[in-house]
Amino acid sequence: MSDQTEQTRDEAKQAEAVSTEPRKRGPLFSEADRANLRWFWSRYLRHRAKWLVVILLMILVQGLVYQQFLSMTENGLRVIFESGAVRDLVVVCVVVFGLFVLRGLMSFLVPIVAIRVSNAAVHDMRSDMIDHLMSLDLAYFERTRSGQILQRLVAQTQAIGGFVGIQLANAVRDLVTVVIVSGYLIWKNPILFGTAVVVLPFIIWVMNYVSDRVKDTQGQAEQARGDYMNGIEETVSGMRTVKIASQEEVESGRLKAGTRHLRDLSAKLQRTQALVMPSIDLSSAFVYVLVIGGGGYMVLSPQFDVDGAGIITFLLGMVMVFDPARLLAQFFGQLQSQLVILDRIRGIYDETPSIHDAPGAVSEFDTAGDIELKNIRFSYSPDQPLFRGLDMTFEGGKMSAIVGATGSGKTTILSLLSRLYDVQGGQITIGGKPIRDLKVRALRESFSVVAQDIVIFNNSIWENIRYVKPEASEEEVWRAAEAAEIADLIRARGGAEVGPKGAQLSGGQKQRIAIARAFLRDAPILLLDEATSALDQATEERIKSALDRLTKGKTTIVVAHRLSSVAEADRIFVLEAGALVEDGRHEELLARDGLYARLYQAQKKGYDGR
Ligand SMILES: Nc1ncnc2c1ncn2[C@@H]1O[C@H](COP(=O)(O)OP(=O)(O)OP(=O)(O)O)[C@@H](O)[C@H]1O
Repeated sequence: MSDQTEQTRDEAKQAEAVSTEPRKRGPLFSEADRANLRWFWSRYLRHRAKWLVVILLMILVQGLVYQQFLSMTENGLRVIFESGAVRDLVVVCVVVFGLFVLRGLMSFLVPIVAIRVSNAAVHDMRSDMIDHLMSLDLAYFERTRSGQILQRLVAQTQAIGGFVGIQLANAVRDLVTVVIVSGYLIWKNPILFGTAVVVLPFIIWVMNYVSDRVKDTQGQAEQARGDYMNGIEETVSGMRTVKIASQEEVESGRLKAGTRHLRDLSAKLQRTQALVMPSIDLSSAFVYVLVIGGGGYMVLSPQFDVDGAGIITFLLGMVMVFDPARLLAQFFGQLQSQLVILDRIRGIYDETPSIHDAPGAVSEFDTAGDIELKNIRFSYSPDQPLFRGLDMTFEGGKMSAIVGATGSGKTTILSLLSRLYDVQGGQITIGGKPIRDLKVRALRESFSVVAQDIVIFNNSIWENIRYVKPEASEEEVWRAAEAAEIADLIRARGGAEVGPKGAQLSGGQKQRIAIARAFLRDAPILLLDEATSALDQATEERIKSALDRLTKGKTTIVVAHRLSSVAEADRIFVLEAGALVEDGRHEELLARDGLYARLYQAQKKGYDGR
């Protein structure tokens, strides 16, 4: 394997490790948190700034209402204490009521606009993630559990959306209230306000403590939720095996252990976040006592120009500061959780595709030319090399076959041809053109593939066939279905869905759908990996004659265990543990009396029952 590729793979592995583990932890806002927030802002919020300004203005109005309320209350109290003019008192009451109606209106409008903005951000975030996922290499999906992907696309984006919508708007409102009311109180009585600030270090200490704990627990909870979702997915899709092996209890025990773990982590998170409120309450109690004591002293002492109305209003102001301050502190605890989630979401972008169009890649190439593998080196994992310098030529327009024991690398060769993986050394060319210099889409469009692991979607058989060529006419689909001997089943089932992963179909029916897809696609190169292994002999015979017509004149590569089915191939390649041990026509290989001949004799014995 080339150093460069090895490095790329290692980097990819690291990226995966990074994206499933908590990346970096730090109290309050670490550098990573700030980077994530900047990323989120620039990608999903900045272009919605005008709506954010609207929200901010409405929130400012809410804050100003409180400040005006305080000012009016102080005036009202003075009217009562001093002038005693009832008309002035009525005016104060009417204005105060009006102010709160205005605040109420803003409280109605802010969430509506905020939710609109956040829903749009969630939608954009999901769309981006879907696009990014689609661009990633197959290898990523083979090593990443689907639960983790689901978790990011569904739950985590939703959590972030909800948070930036309503909770963030509320937090800004609370912050604005705290700032405006505090400003007013500082202006009114800076000495008294200054004494209240003594509680700040205590609050900051609590926040730090909580931040650290919450991030830690939230990281574990996200991991546990991903594991749990993955467990459900595995159990549900593997229910046939679960039932046959009578493992229902084991599986339910495993899933229940998952939910217990989630419950415990959630309780731990709540416990930590719950520390915030009482510490703010304690601080506020301390401040209230200070204000009552200090303020009372100021009223009594002639050296201060402070009256009873001023102190009562100040105390009311402090209540109005602490109330949103409590909510802000609670928000802060939740924010720490969201920072962890944001980090996970962003982690998906650490993954980058390694298989993509090279600069200057072209779409045109001789699809009928020879397919050459020159000195191919490849391994799925660095410690287990599969191909250590493989040379092969599949002649254009002819039928070649690859045979060999299970695990010898037959399917991998087909995957390398269509660049599901890239070779780590050597070169593959089609018609003399290196496949790395071709547009990936153009390359893949030149193949019709009947793979070993057939993927059937929960749709009708008809739609499953049409999947490989959505623009195909009705007649074309029927023709392909007839050739693959699946048309009768389509007629019998109509448009009925075939169950998740085609669960309502037999293995042979699935295989016939895959063959019908190959007929419909009718690409110039055919890759048939155990294409007829699940069919009974009579059906296989019938399909075979149709397949012969399909493959005529096309470059065809067949992988098969049943050697009798490849006897007619123009050339047969025999693989053993990733190495080409012999090749030639059926008769030549038999005459050579090597591995092929031994395999053939063994199979013949088996069939003859001797
Ligand atoms: N996606 C993968 N990730 C890691 N290892 C893999 C992957 N696919 C295959 N392998 C390994 O690579 C080797 C070759 O597998 P491959 O599927 O090419 O064999 P094969 O000759 O087609 O086998 P079979 O006849 O059983 O289909 C095997 O040892 C297998 O375990």
